[in-house]
Amino acid sequence: MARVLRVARSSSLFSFGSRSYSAEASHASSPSPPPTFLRGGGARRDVTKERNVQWVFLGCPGVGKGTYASRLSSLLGVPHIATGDLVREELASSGPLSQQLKEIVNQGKLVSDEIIVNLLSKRLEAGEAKGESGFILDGFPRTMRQAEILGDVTDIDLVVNLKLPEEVLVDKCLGRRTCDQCGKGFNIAHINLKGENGKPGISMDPLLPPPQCMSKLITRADDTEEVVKARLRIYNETSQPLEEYYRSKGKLMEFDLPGGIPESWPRLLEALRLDDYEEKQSAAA
Ligand SMILES: Nc1ncnc2c1ncn2[C@@H]1O[C@H](COP(=O)(O)OP(=O)(O)O)[C@@H](O)[C@H]1O
Repeated sequence: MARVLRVARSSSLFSFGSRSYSAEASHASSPSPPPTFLRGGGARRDVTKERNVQWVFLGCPGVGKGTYASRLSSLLGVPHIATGDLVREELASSGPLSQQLKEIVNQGKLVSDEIIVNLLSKRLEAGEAKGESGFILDGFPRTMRQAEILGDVTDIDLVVNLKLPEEVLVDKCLGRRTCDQCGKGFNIAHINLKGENGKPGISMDPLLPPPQCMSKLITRADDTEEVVKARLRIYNETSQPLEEYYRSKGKLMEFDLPGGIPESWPRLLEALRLDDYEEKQSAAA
């Protein structure tokens, strides 16, 4: 994104350059047509010949947006930018925003559009200064206002909507652990949901840490059952218009995760027409 999102603090106007507007303003199981870039007679996308991807990952808390966005970002050589991480960095910084954010996040509520756009804007500016281009956004946009702001400053190529049955999501959030030292994410939950009413069952093995991380595991303060349920409720309330918005633009790709990473990753690459891209990359390595 060669341009930067800006929010006028003193008013409810978001602005970018001269433009400003009121803040009021497979398993790829898509009943709607596939996103525009995936159409075209099955021709494979040659990512190397185009500008870097500008993708968005949508999905409920616990669905695995971070895991798959991060893997794709390594594969495609673009930054994975998670607004949840930006919020947690700000919380840890004990800066002026920290206390205000803590209260919001610990209740499972959404941070204001103004704050989140400012955090993202700063992150994009810093990335640009380091020569980054393209991105995979994870956790942004979460509201229609955020989607409109994003759409006003840049083109999004694809929006991947990851899905898992609701019953699995709470357990996955409660099983999340991060190594305080290396920063890697793990999950200690054993998921085994039986198939019912024609819906397939789903099982996921835990993603356990190596021995050296075992004693350094931390749990996010907002991954308690009560807060996770609040986040899921808020997500479900706000996500539908966002999905509709991107569906109507032909950019939404729905993806029902078939299981854990070993089953889901190859299927996701296939759905994204990136399965041979990964092979080419490893052959070139
Ligand atoms: N785009 C956003 N808009 C508003 N609040 C956000 C946004 N992204 C992250 N947050 C805040 O940060 C918290 C953690 O975000 P995230 O790590 O994405 O969690 P989740 O597991 O709920 O998807 C959210 O509960 C919310 O308070």
